[in-house]
Amino acid sequence: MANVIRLLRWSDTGDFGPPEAFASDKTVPNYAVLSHTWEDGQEVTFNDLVEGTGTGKTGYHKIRLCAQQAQRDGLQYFWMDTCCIDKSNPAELQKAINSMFRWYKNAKTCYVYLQDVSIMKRKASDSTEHTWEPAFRQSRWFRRGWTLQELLAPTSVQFFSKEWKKLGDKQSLVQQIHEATGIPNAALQGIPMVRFSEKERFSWIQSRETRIEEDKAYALLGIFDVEMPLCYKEGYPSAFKRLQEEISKLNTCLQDLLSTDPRNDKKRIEDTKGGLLLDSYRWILENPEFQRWRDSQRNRLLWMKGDPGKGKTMLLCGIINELSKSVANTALLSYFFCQATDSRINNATAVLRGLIYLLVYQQPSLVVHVRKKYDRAGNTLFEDANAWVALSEIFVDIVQDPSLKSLCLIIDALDECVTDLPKLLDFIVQTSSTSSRIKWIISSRNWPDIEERLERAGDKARLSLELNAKSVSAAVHFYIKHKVSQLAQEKKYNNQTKDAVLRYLYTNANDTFLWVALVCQNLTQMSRFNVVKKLEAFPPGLDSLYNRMIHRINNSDDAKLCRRILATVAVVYRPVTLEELTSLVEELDDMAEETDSVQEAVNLCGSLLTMRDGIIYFVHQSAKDFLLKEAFDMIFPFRSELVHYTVFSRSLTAMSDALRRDIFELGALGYPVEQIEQPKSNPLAALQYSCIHWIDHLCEYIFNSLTYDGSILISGGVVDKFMRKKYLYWLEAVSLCGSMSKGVVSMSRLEALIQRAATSSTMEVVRDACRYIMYHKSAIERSSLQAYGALLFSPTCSVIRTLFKDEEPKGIVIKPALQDRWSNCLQTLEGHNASVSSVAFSHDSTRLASAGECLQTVNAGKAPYRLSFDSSGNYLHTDSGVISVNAQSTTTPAAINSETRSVQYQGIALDAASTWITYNSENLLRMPSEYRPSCSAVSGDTIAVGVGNGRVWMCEVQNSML
Ligand SMILES: Nc1ncnc2c1ncn2[C@@H]1O[C@H](COP(=O)(O)OP(=O)(O)OP(=O)(O)O)[C@@H](O)[C@H]1O
Repeated sequence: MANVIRLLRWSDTGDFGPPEAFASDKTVPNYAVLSHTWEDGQEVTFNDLVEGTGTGKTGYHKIRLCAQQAQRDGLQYFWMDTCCIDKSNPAELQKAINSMFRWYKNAKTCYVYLQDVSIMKRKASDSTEHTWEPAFRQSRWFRRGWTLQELLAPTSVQFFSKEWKKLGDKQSLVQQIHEATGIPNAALQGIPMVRFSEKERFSWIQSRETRIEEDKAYALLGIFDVEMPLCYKEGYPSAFKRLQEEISKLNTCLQDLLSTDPRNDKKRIEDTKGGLLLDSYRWILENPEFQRWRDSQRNRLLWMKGDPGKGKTMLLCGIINELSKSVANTALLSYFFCQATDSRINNATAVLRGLIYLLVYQQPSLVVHVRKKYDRAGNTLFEDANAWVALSEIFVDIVQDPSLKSLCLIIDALDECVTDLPKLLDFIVQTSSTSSRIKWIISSRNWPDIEERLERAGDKARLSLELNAKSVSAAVHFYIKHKVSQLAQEKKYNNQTKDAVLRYLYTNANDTFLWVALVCQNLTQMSRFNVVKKLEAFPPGLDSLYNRMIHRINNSDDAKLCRRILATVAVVYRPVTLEELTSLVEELDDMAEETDSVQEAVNLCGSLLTMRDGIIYFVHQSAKDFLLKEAFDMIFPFRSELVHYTVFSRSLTAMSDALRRDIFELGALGYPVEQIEQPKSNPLAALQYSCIHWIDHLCEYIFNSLTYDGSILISGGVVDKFMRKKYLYWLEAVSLCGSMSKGVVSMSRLEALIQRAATSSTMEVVRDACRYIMYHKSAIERSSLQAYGALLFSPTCSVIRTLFKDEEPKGIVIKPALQDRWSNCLQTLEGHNASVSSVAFSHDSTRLASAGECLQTVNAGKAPYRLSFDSSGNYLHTDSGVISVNAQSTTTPAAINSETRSVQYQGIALDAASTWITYNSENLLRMPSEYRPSCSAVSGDTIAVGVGNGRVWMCEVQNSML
C-alpha cells in the first residue's frame, strides 16, 4: 500500500469522525502530534472513530485536549498513535511503525501529555525549582520505549501537565530532560542522530520499557534511519539482531556511496592554495547578480565564469562558507569540486555521487532513496556502466522527498569534468527548470560549449568575472597586500623592497590571482637581495609566466629529469605519491631509498608541481593545460604514448620484482582484509598505482602508438611472463589495495586487447585469468590470501591452477572434486546459505527473487515454495503473504553471528554462515556458492559436504602442514 498518514481534523462539536488519509509523498497539511503513555482499555482506536464508539473512554479526553491545543496553535490537523493507524490491517501497521519517526519529525509540533505530573502538587523543597519538576523528572513518559523517538524526532516538543498547563518545551527544559534521560543536550537540540555513535544511541533505550519485548528494538528504527519488517513473536534477541543487520547494511551502503567527501576536498583545496582570504571574496555578497540568485524564487541557476586563475574556486569556497551560515535552517547545502587531474572527481557520476553523499549526510532519512536501488544492486550501483542513470534517478527522488527543504547545490570547475560533461549540464538545466526547490551555482572557464548548453535553462543568471573587473581587481589587490606582508615578514624585506614588490604586482597582476600566487611562490625561494633586480623576470600574463618556468627548467642541469617527472605526472590517472613516482621514473632509480632526494627532484620542476601529504599535484590545472598544449613537444619529445609505455613497463618490472605470496605476512589464509593494519614499512607503498593502472597504460600505448610491433603481447613476451609467474601475487596485491572491482575491469580490458593482438597461448592464459578473477572475486576481496585458496575451487584444467600448482594451500590433502573446465556460469548471485526453493522474475525482468530458508526471517513460518511478483514489480507474493520489495531486502546476507563464532571448534568445521571451511575456528577456505553445503559431516580432519545440486565433495586437512 502507498505510504499514507491519517490525520484527525479539529471540529467545533468536539466529536471526531474517522481520520482523513493523505499520501505522505504528496502535500500533507501542517499537523500536530500527541505523545502520551497508554492506559489499558481506555484508548480510542481507529475502529472506534469509524464506528462512532469510544466516546466514554478516558482516552477521548486526550483527543479533545490535543485538538484544542492544535486549534490554539493554528493547526487544523493532528495525529495520535492510538486512533490514526488501522491496526487491524497488518500491512498498514508495518508501514506506520516504519514511518513513525518521520511522522513525528515532520509534525509542526508535538504535545507531550504528562498525566502523572501535576502543577497542583506541594511545593518542592528547593525554592528555585518549579513545584512540578521532581514529578517531571520521575514521569513514566521518560521510561517508556516508544516515547524516545517522540522526544527526539520533532523539532518542537511542548510538555503539558495533567491539567493541560504548559510546563515548557524541549529547549527550555533541556537540562531537566537531560537529567531524567541521560540523553546529551545536543541530541535534544536537534543535532542529527547519525552524529551520535551507535553505542550511545542504543544506550538511550536501555533503561526504558516496552509492553511487547520486540518493540524495544522496533522503537529504534527511526533513530537509526532503517526500516525492516516487523515479526511480533520473534522475540527481542531476534528483533535486535535483525536491527543490527539493517544498521550494518545501511553503513555499508553509505561507505559504498562515499567515493570522496566534498568537505575534505574543499579543505584540501583551501589548504593547498594557502588558505581562504575573506577580503578577497567578500565582494560577491554585494554583487547584484548573486543577490538576485539568492533572494529571488525564479532565479535558480547562477553560472560564474572566468579565465584561468581568476579566483572562481576560492570564490565558491567563500560562498559555501557564507551560505552554510545563512541557509542552515531553510535549505540543505551540497557541493562538489571537480578536478581534472584526479580520476575520482573528474566525471559526471562522481559529481552526483558527491552531491548525494553530502545531502544524505545532512539528512540521513534521505538514504531510503539510495537504498531502494542499492539493496538490489550493491556497490556496482555506483560504479558500473549504468551508474549515471541510477544516480540521476536517485537524485530526482531525493529532490521530490516531501520532508526536504530547499536545496542549494554548488559545482566548481565544470570545465574539469572530463567525462560526461554534456550529460551533467543537461541534468543541471533540466532540474533547475523543473524543480522550484533547487538552486544551482556552477562555475567554469569561459567555454562556448558550456555556454551553449546552459542557454536552454529557463531563468538563469551569468556572472562574468571579466565583466566584474572592478570588484575582482580590488579583491586581487587585497590578495597582493596580504601575500606581500607575509613575504616581507618571512624574508625580512625592508620597506623599499616591500614597496617595489607591491608596485610590481599591482601593475602586472592583470586581475589574476593565480599569477600573483605563482610569483609570490617564486619569490619565497629568492634571497631578499635579489628580489628587486629579478622582479622584471616575471612577465605579466599566466602563459608568459609558465613559459618562463619551462624555459628555466629546460636550461637547468636537471632538465632531463624534470621533463621526465613532468611527463609522468601529466599522464597518470590520479595524483601519485613520491614513492609511486620513484617506481615509475627511471631517472629516479638511484634515489629510490631517499625520499628527500626525490622530493628535491620534484621541487626542481619549478613552480609547476606542488606536494601535499606526500602526494604530487600540478600547482594548478592551468599549469597542466599549458604543458599539454604549449609545451607538449618539450615534455613529450617522442609523443605521449611513449610515456604511457614507460609507465606500463616500469610498473610491470616493479611488480615482477616485488610481488610475492603473502606480502603482508598475514599467515592465516582467511585473514579478513578489513582487519589488516598496513605494515610500517609497506612493501606495496610504491606499487599501488602500478597494480591498479598498469593495464590502462598498456591500452593507452597500444591504441595510440603508430609504431607498436605487437611484441608486448606475444607468447613469451612481458605480459605473458607476468601472467604466468605473478598473476596470483598481483591478485593478492589488488585485494590489499581494496581495488578488486577495478581489477576485474582491468582484466576485461586486457582480454579485449589480447583478442585483437595476441597469440593463442597468451590468450589462453589471459582468458583463464579473467574467469579466475570473476569467479573468485568475492572470496579474494574479503581475504587477500584466498587468491591461493581459490585454486582448489578452480577447474582441474584451469591454466592458472596448473601454472600456480605450487601455491595451492598446503595441508589440504583431499581436495574438492572439480570439473576439468570452467562451467558456463560466469558469476553466481550470492545471499542464500541453504537450498533455494523458488525463484521468480519480475515482469520487466529487472528483478529476480529467490526464496529459501532465509525468507523465514520475514515471518514466513516456513520456506516459501511459490513466488511471483505483482505487475508493478514492487510486491512479491509468497505462500505466506505479500512482501513489499522496496521496504526491505528479501535476501538475508550471510551475516556472521558473532556469538556463534566465538565458540571454539577444534579441527575442521564450517563457520556459522556455512561459507568458510574453518580449522580450529580460523577461516581457511571460502567456498564458492556452488560448493556451499546443504549438509555436512566431519570425520577426523575430513569434512564431507553435500550440495543442493546433488553433489558431495570432500576436503581433508593435514594439520602438521598448515
Ligand atoms: N579568496 C582567496 N583567498 C586566498 N587565495 C585566493 C583567493 N582567491 C584566489 N586565490 C589564489 O589564487 C589562485 C587561483 O584561484 P582559483 O583556483 O580560485 O582560480 P580559478 O578561477 O578557479 O582558476 P581555474 O579556472 O584555472 O581553475 C588560488 O590558487 C589561490 O592561491
